[in-house]
Amino acid sequence: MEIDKAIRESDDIRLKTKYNNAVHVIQRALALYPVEEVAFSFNGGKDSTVLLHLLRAGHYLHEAGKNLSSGNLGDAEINFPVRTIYFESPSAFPEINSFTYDTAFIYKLQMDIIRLDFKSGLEALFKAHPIRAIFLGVRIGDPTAVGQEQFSPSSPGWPPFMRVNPILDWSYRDVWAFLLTCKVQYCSLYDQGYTSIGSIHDTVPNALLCQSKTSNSEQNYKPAYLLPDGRLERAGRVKKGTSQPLHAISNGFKHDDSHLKRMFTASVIAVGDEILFGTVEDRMGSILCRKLHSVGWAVSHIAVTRNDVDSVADEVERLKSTNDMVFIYGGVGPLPSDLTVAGVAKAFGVRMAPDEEFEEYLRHLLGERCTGDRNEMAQLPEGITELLHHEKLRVPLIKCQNVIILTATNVAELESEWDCLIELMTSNGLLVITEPFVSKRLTTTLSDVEAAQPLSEICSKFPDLYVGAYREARGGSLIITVDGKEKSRIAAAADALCSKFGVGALSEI
Ligand SMILES: Cc1cc2nc3c(=O)[nH]c(=O)nc-3n(C[C@H](O)[C@H](O)[C@H](O)COP(=O)(O)O)c2cc1C
Ligand SMILES: Nc1ncnc2c1ncn2[C@@H]1O[C@H](COP(=O)(O)OP(=O)(O)OP(=O)(O)O)[C@@H](O)[C@H]1O
Ligand SMILES: [Mg+2]
Repeated sequence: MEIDKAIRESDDIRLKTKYNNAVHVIQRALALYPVEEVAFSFNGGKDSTVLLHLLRAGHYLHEAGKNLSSGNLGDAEINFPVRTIYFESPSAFPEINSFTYDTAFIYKLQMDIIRLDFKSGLEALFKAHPIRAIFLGVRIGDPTAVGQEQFSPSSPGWPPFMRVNPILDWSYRDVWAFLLTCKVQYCSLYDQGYTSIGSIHDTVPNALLCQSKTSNSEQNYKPAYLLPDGRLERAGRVKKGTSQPLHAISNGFKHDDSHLKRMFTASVIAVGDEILFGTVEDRMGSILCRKLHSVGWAVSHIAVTRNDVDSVADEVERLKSTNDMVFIYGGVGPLPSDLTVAGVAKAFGVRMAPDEEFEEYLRHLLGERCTGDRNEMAQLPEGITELLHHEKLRVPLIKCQNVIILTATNVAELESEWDCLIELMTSNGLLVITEPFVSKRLTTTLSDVEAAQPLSEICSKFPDLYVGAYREARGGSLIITVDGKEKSRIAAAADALCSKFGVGALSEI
């Protein structure tokens, strides 16, 4: 069997592992369901092309296992009896259509062409045939993969059947390693810069593969297998005619001037039992607040939570929906108490999935101590994670939608991480720097009771400013703070305070 042979002869250990696992899932499915009760959902896409060849290999090996004693394999190698279904749509690319038909012919697939929507098509299929399980080329990172396992019953509202996903844990790179190692044909669009193919209305070549304009001013794209970062495989899934930049897709901010005037808010979460026990004093929170104010962001909340998935998830879930951004630190790493990333995943309702690129960084950093697939540190929240790289960072920063996971464990690390973060996020529009906050501090020897009335009048007269007061010692002087973005307003508030407190009662620090 040529696929099995190609993988066995390859020295790509990772690919061999992925192949063995996928074939194992296929063989389990074929042991559970008679072959007449399974179907293969094929649409000419790269993932389903991988699956086709895995199924051919899995079926062959399954038959070989059954016939081990007799040595009689018959025509198992050439005959692929699994019913194949193709939902043909008028908005499919002609190249996808012809590749699907050509492949069905070459491999003698028994293909049912269904010209209905998925649900009605499946209902019609189940009326005509006793199908109970369907093989799909769904992979982690696909929007529809969230919450799925290798064997997942169809969703509520769908006709009942088992979805079998043998390549669920395959990365973009694994898919291409397989197709190239086995030297099988794939749809020609993947050689023209397409990296994930939907309909003609929502799919364009991936801009990250665009190399230059050719003489006739047509754009020229590199083949899909050269995309360096598999997480951007769906960057070509946008409406034609819109040239939305990548960062605008991955982030909700619009880029017009009105945003420079709007107030952005952030919250900060520190994770650490040691802070709650009082063993360690958290200094990073206050530094982050100052840094955020220096880029014009208001901080609405600082929280400290336990090293516990649910505590982190509760806090993140609450704060991510009421803030533009949430910064979380502590509890990131390989220790049993390092559960912050899992808590963030839970807050978004997604599971943790292996991230090949992050694993690569960890391997670089930890060498042999990084244990590949089983390294839990290489697992990141599925489908919502972006890695932010900077040459000065040993490991990229982890961004899950509007939650930034900082890996700093001390003030010095935080300083350098922050500088990289600001550089990265501002350059790609993920963070908007607005007018920084400025602060004035005044001191008085008046008592709290004497200061209360004039302070309350100032608060109502300057609602755009933050006016506060505190004492460092019970017998010491009262310190009044005025924070805001407009220097002239702060000066006006300070003048108004001076005149209310009386001459000499207030002095500036
Ligand atoms: C055979 C088959 C079974 C499917 N079963 C389900 C299902 O149980 N639940 C669901 O939400 N979507 C199901 N879908 C829909 C897919 O999740 C997804 O929407 C579809 O493949 C389009 O993906 P795309 O937008 O990436 O092109 C199924 C699709 C196919 C072809
Ligand atoms: N029109 C369709 N007919 C049959 N199966 C389909 C169809 N659309 C999707 N599927 C099934 O859903 C799986 C996931 O689709 P998806 O678009 O993510 O992958 P793909 O088309 O194989 O590759 P690509 O990501 O490059 O588009 C496919 O592998 C296939 O099993
Ligand atoms: Mg597709």
